[in-house]
Amino acid sequence: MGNIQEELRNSLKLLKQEWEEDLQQYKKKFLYTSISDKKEEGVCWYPVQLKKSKIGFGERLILEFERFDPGAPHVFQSGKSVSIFSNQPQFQSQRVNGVINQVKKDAMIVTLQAEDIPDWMHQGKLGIDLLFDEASYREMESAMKAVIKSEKGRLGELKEILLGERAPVLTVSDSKMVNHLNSSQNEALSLVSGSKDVAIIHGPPGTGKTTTLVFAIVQALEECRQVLVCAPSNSAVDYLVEKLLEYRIKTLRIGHPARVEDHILSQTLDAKIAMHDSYKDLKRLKKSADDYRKLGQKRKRTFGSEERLERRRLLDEAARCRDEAQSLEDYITYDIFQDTQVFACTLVGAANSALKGMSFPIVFIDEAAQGLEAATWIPIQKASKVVMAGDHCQLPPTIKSYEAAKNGLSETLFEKVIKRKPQASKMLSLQYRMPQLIMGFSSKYFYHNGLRAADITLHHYLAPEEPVLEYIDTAGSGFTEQQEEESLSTFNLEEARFALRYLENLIKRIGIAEIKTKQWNIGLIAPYRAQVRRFNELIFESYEFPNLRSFSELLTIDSIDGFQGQERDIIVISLVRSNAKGEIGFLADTRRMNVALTRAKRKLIVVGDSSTLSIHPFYNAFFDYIDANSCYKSVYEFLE
Ligand SMILES: Nc1ncnc2c1ncn2[C@@H]1O[C@H](COP(=O)(O)OP(=O)(O)OP(=O)(O)O)[C@@H](O)[C@H]1O
Repeated sequence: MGNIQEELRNSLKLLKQEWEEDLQQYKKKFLYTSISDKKEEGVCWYPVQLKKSKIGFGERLILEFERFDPGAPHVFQSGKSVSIFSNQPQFQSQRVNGVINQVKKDAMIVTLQAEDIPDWMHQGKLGIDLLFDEASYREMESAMKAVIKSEKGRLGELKEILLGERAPVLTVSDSKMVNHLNSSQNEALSLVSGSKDVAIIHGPPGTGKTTTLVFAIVQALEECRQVLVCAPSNSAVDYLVEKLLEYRIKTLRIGHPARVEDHILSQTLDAKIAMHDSYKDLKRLKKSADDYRKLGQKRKRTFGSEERLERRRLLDEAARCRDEAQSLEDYITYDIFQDTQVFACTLVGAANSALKGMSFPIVFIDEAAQGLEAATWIPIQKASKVVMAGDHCQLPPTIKSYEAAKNGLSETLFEKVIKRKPQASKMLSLQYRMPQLIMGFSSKYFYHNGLRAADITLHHYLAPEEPVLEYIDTAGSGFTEQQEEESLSTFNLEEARFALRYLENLIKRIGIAEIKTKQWNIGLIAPYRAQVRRFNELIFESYEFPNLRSFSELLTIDSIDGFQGQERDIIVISLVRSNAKGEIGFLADTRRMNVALTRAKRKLIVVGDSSTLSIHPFYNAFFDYIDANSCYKSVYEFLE
């Protein structure tokens, strides 16, 4: 026990080191307080103009701001917190915070943390600052402290079971065999239902960890009324929610709507409140409260005792309506919670006030190998039993402090439990996503050739004559990388253009109608955010690729991290780096590349400069694999 305490205290120390590093990196950009310096650092948009406003679910104000220097690089991203300010001398201390829904080249859509648009927003000279998100660190710190402090109670027991000498209780389960699952997946299901404390499902990409986890959730709900389901990233949570909805599980997505994908928005608390039978009454009460307040605050020329009494009466009435509205909202929320089987949120989102005081018989965590230990303890505090799924050869947690990572912060709770309690884990190794050729390199490089492709993947192609794997070498083409000055993120505009042209031709070759009928979806992956921005601009903000624009419903453009856990029928990866010095930056993070290379179901196209990349043994091994399987093409074959 002593050792676990020491280990946890050390983890907390490393977390604080990471927090400090992250804050320092942020402060470096904000050392300069003038607007023009902040603009140079890419952490401020100024001037911007309020272009549109609308009311979203939950009566939230959603505003669109337009900027006038659309080319200027920046580091704003959807999901980040921002502060909108006025630079008019008379309004200079005025600020309102919000969360970014979407960033376009010349516009930003923000959900405001205010009920009305303040008057000063109509007076011009507006700007938007990026904020540092300290809340996540605070929640992680508080979870670590709670775990360290816990002696008795379930958290204390789980601490000893997950990290210490205490053995997990495993019983023989009589869980039902699921026909859709293979024998290993069914064994994993039995492990989950037979374990009293902890169970882990792990294995390479596409082996059905998420699929099995979803079945485990469905089975658990036969006995438990409600469970908590988490993942480290918002995109992974949304993906789980999507899968659970296929089984008609009543799911409530906890989290800020600006961070939830559009097609999952209807599962958020805001949306469910808006769809509730009593919502009309709630809206009416809120409007009455507002009307009475406005009437009560109206200026009067004469203001005698009668007016004073009348004003009091109106304001009391406003307060009464407000209280009634609050009680009704509490009732609606209670009703929605009662009708929920799965609460779904990110690891940090498990600290959301909506879940305060709640505990769950089982907490399920997908992509657990991507979560910092401190973040993983946040939902476990609410758990009686914990089930994790993931793969330690895919994305690790993002860590900014090299020192903290080196001293152990990068080791996740998931990895620790697999090592310390192997009896509580089950490995899957038959994958259903990729044809043998796409799978082969990952299997060889990361899993000692231990990955097998299910027979079903023999039919995973776009057309019999269409190769499933292609590497297109841009060496010698003159497509050179560039760096955004502010974000320091790298992009390669010509490579982006080439990749899109290739994709457009592929779509024409296969047939637009064919792809739309079969609903084959497409993923465009770039390791760098700046390249993701270039893809978006080329498709949605220029007229160069009209065919791709018409595919927007089937097309996802994101960084590798955004694709963790997901799959697409067609994947195009643009590797971006192309320089004479052979610098490949974080492309050297092979676990990240393992994720990128294992997302495609029917066709994978990798575009990159072999002369730059071959500096690294990983890419050399990849090129050997490409050569051995005749998947190599040079960009010259495509250029006129
Ligand atoms: N037993 C099965 N039979 C047929 N298809 C399956 C089976 N198990 C999983 N699949 C399919 O395999 C694909 C990959 O499954 P899933 O996403 O669950 O894998 P994963 O291990 O979670 O992948 P990743 O490591 O990338 O997160 C999905 O299309 C899923 O429907």
